[in-house]
Amino acid sequence: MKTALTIAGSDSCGGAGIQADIKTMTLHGVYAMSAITALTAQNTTGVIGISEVSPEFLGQQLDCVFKDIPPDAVKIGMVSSGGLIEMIADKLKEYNAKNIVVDPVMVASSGAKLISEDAISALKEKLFPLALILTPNIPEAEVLSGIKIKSDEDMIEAARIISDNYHCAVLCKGGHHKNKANDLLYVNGAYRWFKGQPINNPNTHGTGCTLSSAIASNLAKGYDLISSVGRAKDYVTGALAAMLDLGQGSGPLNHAFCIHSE
Ligand SMILES: Nc1ncnc2c1ncn2[C@@H]1O[C@H](COP(=O)(O)OP(=O)(O)O)[C@@H](O)[C@H]1O
Ligand SMILES: Cc1ncc(COP(=O)(O)OP(=O)(O)O)c(N)n1
Repeated sequence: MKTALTIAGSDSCGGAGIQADIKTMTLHGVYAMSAITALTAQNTTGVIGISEVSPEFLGQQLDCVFKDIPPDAVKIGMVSSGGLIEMIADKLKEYNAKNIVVDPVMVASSGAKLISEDAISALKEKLFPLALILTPNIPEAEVLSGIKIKSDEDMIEAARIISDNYHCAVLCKGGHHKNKANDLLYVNGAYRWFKGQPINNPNTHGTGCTLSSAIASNLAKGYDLISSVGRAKDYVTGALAAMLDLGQGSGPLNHAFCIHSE
């Protein structure tokens, strides 16, 4: 069985973070492992508390995983401080981790900030250079590229700037853009659109986490990068189109849409 590790924050309502990642990896037939960076107290209406683990404890979790069951792919999500990022970078290098997908999570869909300013510099300096692919949404791509994104051409230019700076592939996700369903992959100096039909579903909590962990799952299974992105996009589309409606705010996806429970 192929294996994948998520390094991310826990979401108490189960729609994003570690919980979304483990569901996604499991539904892909990949054995899921986790190293938790922080506990969040959140639901579909917002985040009310964040409790970070220490860098040392995160390091212990990573040692336990890598020494015992080395992952075929690694997904990194919410990491809110510079010390945690440095620990992750050191351990990924120490264990020569492969197929690293970094989702530079900055703000939750509910508006809560999930990263400190010092962590953004640490992400750029320490973690991005180790990544195979970064998966920013539009606001994150604006922060990382330094340009405003108002058009499809701006998405291409932002992805090019980020890819050139950190020498990795960049998937600029379009959920916050006009059509909502078109993502732009920039890799090796060329771009490619992954287009979808916009789904009229307000329940989008955890779409970004789900997409990045689906990419990691497909990489773990041996698919190349372009196939992994295409398959991950299809998975998120299916989970969103299943129209699960839970909670009072922007609810979670149905990660198990492909399993019929009755
Ligand atoms: N209404 C929608 N219809 C179809 N696909 C969507 C919709 N909203 C988001 N997506 C898809 O969900 C994925 C996550 O995108 P996005 O919402 O931008 O990320 P994040 O959750 O990090 O903000 C992308 O593949 C995007 O195209
Ligand atoms: C613990 C935790 N991690 C990440 C997020 C944000 O999830 P993401 O899928 O990137 O974004 P939205 O779909 O919620 O916009 C979170 N809320 N909690």
